[in-house]
Amino acid sequence: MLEMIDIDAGYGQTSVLQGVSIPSSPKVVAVLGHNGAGKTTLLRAAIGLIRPTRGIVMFDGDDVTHLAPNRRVKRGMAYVAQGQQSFGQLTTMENLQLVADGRRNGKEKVAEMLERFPALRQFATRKAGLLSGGQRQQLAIARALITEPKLLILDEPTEGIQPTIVAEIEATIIGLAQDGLSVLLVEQHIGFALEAAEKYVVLASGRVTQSGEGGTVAMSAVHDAMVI
Ligand SMILES: Nc1ncnc2c1ncn2[C@@H]1O[C@H](COP(=O)(O)OP(=O)(O)OP(=O)(O)O)[C@@H](O)[C@H]1O
Repeated sequence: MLEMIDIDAGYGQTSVLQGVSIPSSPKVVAVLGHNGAGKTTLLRAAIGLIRPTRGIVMFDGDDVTHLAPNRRVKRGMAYVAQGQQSFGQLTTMENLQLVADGRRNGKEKVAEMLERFPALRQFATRKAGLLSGGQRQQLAIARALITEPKLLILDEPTEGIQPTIVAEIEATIIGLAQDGLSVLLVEQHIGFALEAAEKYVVLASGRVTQSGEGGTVAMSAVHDAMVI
């Protein structure tokens, strides 16, 4: 699946990531770290929105380091940015159809998403801007899934979502991984991230300070690694 090897990346003259490697996993890889550690920058390098100045991005056995984001999406990567992005003036259904239009099995995929996410079915005709944070996050994930990705890249999917809904989003992510989707997950809820992840990486100030197998590590050790 996705593997990132020795990545340096940043913005103009500002260097953010230094020598960051992310291991490959057919299941969930979690990236943990405090605000500003470089997690979003890493995801943007994974999908191709920023070009690393050093290192290699491998996907499905191919070097995709120099591929544009749309070419990576065609190969099976999907990216859900922070902030539950969708078109607020369009309804839930229209947001889904916009992605599905022109796809061979678009109609089936929309129906599948309404099946998988009951809240989206319930609010199919509601404007996306009027959905709750949790519902908007589900819509953003559903839109990504319509493209039938092999890898879903999620940036803080539970951020700003009320605690009762966080569990739903978490269950969705674990369910997707169980169905065979690979997930690269940036997450603030360390407990959940470690439970869901087969592998995890801790970033601090743009460097990897710890990595290992999820589920086997003490949360306190991860907390310690988040501070340099
Ligand atoms: N467009 C940009 N131009 C310049 N610097 C940026 C830009 N975006 C982010 N940075 C800087 O890069 C560093 C890492 O930011 P990044 O968003 O990757 O961190 P993060 O771990 O995702 O944090 P958060 O949890 O707050 O989103 C920060 O110092 C940030 O100020």
